[in-house]
Amino acid sequence: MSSLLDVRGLTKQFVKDDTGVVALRDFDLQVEKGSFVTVLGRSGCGKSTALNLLSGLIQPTSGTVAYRGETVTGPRTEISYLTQSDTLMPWRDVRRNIEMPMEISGVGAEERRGRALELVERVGLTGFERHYPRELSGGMRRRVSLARMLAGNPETLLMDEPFGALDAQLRMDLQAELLRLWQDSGQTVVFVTHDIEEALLLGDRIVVLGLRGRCILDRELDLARPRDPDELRVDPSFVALHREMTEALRKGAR
Ligand SMILES: Nc1ncnc2c1ncn2[C@@H]1O[C@H](COP(=O)(O)OP(=O)(O)OP(=O)(O)O)[C@@H](O)[C@H]1O
Repeated sequence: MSSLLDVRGLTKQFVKDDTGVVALRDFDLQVEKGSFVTVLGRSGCGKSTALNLLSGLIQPTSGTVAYRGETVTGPRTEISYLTQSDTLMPWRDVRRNIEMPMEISGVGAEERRGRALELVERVGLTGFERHYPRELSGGMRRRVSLARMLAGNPETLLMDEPFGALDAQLRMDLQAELLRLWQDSGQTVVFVTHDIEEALLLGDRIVVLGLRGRCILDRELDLARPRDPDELRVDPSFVALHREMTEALRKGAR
């Protein structure tokens, strides 16, 4: 059976001041339906470029991205992408930003509102429903973007360091919330991070990238779920994996 997301030989070259910059070279990735894949890599290794290509937001210089066997030539409704940059609508308040994907898919006003308020609570923003993006901190805007993504109930979620700007406690809360929502949902997640612990805590599988998206390691994680971060940190298999990932990242930098 073919993979839900099938990426082959993806290369992206940007041109900067008449010079070619290769952000990604010959990147391959196959993602099975319902899986949670974490992509781990150091800053500048091409993670965002890879997600931009997977989402259809930009086109590759060469190589292909196929979703359900169809070549991706632009954004698709089944795939929701949480980018690193802020894409909230400045003229809509928190609730109405979160309602947006439901509006597009024709969900009735009352149901939309109820579901949006539930998500506001889940991301810890109760009391801020009527705030506009400019009235929120960066971390709060990030949480609104996450809630908006979840509101669309997409088949596939592409997430680019969604919790990077959050404080440690909030990050842990939202990681747990994301896992809770994902579990049994059948949704497929590709989650980019530079944080080893986060990658191990969340993923079924971890892909470690080196320079220009070179795959250093691709490994299934046999850590039981649900995963308690405090227990996991002292679990010998987690400690061994952490060491293996640290070494892989070090190797990838060369
Ligand atoms: N539009 C662009 N034009 C020119 N170069 C680019 C462009 N976008 C990305 N690059 C270059 O491609 C490389 C990979 O960038 P990318 O943003 O994909 O890395 P990243 O792994 O997501 O980094 P970070 O973790 O810091 O966000 C970098 O060297 C970057 O300078």
